[in-house]
Amino acid sequence: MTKPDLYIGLMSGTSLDGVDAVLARFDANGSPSLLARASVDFPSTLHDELLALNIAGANELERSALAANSLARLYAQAVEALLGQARISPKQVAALGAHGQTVRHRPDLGFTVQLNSPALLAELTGISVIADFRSRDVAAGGQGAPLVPIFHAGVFKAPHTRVILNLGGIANITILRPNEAPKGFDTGPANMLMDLWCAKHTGCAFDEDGAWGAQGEHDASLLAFLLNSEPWFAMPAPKSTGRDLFSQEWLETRLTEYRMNAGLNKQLLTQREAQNIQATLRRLTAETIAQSVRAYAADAEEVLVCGGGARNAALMLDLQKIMPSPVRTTESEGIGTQDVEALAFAWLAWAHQQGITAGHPDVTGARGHRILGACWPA
Ligand SMILES: Nc1ncnc2c1ncn2[C@@H]1O[C@H](COP(=O)(O)OP(=O)(O)OP(=O)(O)O)[C@@H](O)[C@H]1O
Ligand SMILES: CC(=O)N[C@H]1[C@@H]2OC[C@@H](O2)[C@@H](O)[C@@H]1O[C@H](C)C(=O)O
Repeated sequence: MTKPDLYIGLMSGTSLDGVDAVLARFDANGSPSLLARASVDFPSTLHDELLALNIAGANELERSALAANSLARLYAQAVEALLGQARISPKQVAALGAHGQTVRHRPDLGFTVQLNSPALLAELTGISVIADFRSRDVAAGGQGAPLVPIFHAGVFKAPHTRVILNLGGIANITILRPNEAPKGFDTGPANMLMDLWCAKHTGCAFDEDGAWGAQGEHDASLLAFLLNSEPWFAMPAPKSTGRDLFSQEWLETRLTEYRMNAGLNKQLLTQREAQNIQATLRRLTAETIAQSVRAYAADAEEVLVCGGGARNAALMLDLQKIMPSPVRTTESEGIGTQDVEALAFAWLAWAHQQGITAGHPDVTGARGHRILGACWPA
């Protein structure tokens, strides 16, 4: 029997919207061909529990273990959908890469936590599972994130300088130059703060197409306050972040302080005021990305966007307005905006099995190149 060359990637990111899954074949150079894709939404109970587990709380150990098992069951559903679409059996899949759910990310304290249950996932799917991709890089003194730049280099490298921009919960950029190792880092919130604000004021988990926020105007002085009050934005790369910093508390504390300084004591906001804040948060995302690109990739000839934020038309317009170079999506390169991260985790599983060091010091600041992930054989 020929050796299986198919890999699955499972990504559930910081937005907490669900699982993106892909099935791909990799050639000897690690170039992917996408064979099937699927997305499974988080049931609301799992979404709420995973969100709650981002903050210290009672009985965290048991709750984390149970949430990890629920996540593994959802991953297994996504795998079943992929195998059904492609009409293949688990035996034909060499391995799957499962990111897990980040609930803490503190490389400054020497740890990062992705809830996952790889042993249960191997039992449920009959496929070898590669997981825990970030901890080795953190152990080697790195940020443990972002990990996708090396994959981006394999699929998006061009004869000119390019930036790849992922708009998930957090935004991260990869800088690709023709004769250089890729660089990359997180720039700050992408959709995370906008999602929190939209949920609070509309009850919807996110602002579809950015239409609600697009009815408001951004407030330049609030934007300046948000930019100047957070030292993380000015920190040099390598850097990474998450809900540990850009939380509901981060947002509420700053909005309260700004309104108090401005003498605005009114508690209840009008719909228009709430939309103006949404427009300002959108602008904060665009501005922090543009500042990072100007500082680290002023020679970029284009920016290719992926992640759910690519579907926020108002955010894409802001980016096109203030970015120093043209902005388009990865669709133009033949990879769907929703598939890039899941494909990266299929590639990371492939790289683990080939013994390829996917952890790069140029990106994360680790002491050296490292093989990422650990294997739970089928
Ligand atoms: N139709 C849409 N209109 C506007 N925004 C959208 C739309 N679809 C998705 N999004 C945004 O994209 C987010 C999900 O993006 P994505 O799945 O790329 O994030 P993630 O992978 O969870 O995060 P990260 O990359 O930080 O780990 C949603 O929370 C929402 O804010
Ligand atoms: C700790 C963690 O889960 N980080 C994520 C998050 O989501 C986007 C950004 O922050 C990025 O640094 C990373 O994910 C991508 C997949 C990465 O590692 O490249």
